[in-house]
Amino acid sequence: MKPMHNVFPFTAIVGQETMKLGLLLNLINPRLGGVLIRGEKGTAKSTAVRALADLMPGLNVVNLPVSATEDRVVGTLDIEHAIRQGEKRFEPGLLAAAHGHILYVDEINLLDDAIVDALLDAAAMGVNTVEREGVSHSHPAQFILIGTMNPEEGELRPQLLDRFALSVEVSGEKDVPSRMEVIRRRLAFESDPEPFRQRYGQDQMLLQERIVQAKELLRQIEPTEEMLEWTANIGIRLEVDGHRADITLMKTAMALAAYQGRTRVLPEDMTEAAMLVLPHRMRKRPFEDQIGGVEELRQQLGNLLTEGAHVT
Ligand SMILES: Nc1ncnc2c1ncn2[C@@H]1O[C@H](COP(=O)(O)OP(=O)(O)OP(=O)(O)O)[C@@H](O)[C@H]1O
Repeated sequence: MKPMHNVFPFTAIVGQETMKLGLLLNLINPRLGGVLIRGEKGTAKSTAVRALADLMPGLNVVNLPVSATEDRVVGTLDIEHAIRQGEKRFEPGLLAAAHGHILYVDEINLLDDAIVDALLDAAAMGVNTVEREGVSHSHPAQFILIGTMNPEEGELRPQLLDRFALSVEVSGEKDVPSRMEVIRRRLAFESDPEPFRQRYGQDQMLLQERIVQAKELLRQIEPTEEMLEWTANIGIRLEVDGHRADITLMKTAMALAAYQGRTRVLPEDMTEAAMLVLPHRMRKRPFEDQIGGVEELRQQLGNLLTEGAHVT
């Protein structure tokens, strides 16, 4: 089990607002479909993941190392035992351990494709099925999938990118005061974790309450015809492939509304959601463009929504 006193508080992380939002939305709706965090080394990615689990009692992080074999991930069926004894014997893997928790895959872009496929399937279905020579075993595997990667070390296949609900870009702080604050907080935490954690105790409690309340509000949100039309039009106008993006966009906007304490989804929720859902799915990905790509997307979405987003 995690040593609580060792965890850097979520609310003490300096900046990185988009990453934090992407993580929190998955806490509000654990069936959202996970988040892919892309960016350079040392930008609080793993710190944020551990801190996320620390926010909610009983939530743990299960690490999936790049070196893990497929058997270790999905579990193993003992076929010889099944033949000899006529009964199934299943050795659970990491997907079973992650049920009800967070599955954290650092450097997901370096993971074997077959394993990535298996874990994205399980994440989507909420069930892990292992088949060997006509014998199969299934068990629940509902987890929040969080993948991190440094794009300089290789990309994920587009088919796999599309299976992550959200994607966020992280980079180091560029201004001196923020960088100073990162150092200050880290040193204070390392020199004496407990008082540091206490200093953020109130903020942590407020955030935890906000998440609990958002979960409750989310249950009350129904997608209206207008919201469905916005979403469908965004999908068409921005030329995303298939329907997965539309569905995720709707779910994300609903989680965002709940996080803002509302049961009504507003156009700004759609824009905000689109910034997390679409960049990694568009045929021409904004983050591959020069400066302005993501901002252009934001502007395009703003125009779409104010126009009423009608496609002629
Ligand atoms: N925005 C931030 N706020 C607070 N601490 C930060 C921030 N960014 C980095 N740090 C600190 O920098 C160190 C590195 O962060 P971390 O280990 O989370 O990086 P990472 O993004 O997971 O990198 P890697 O890909 O190398 O594992 C940690 O000590 C962390 O506390």
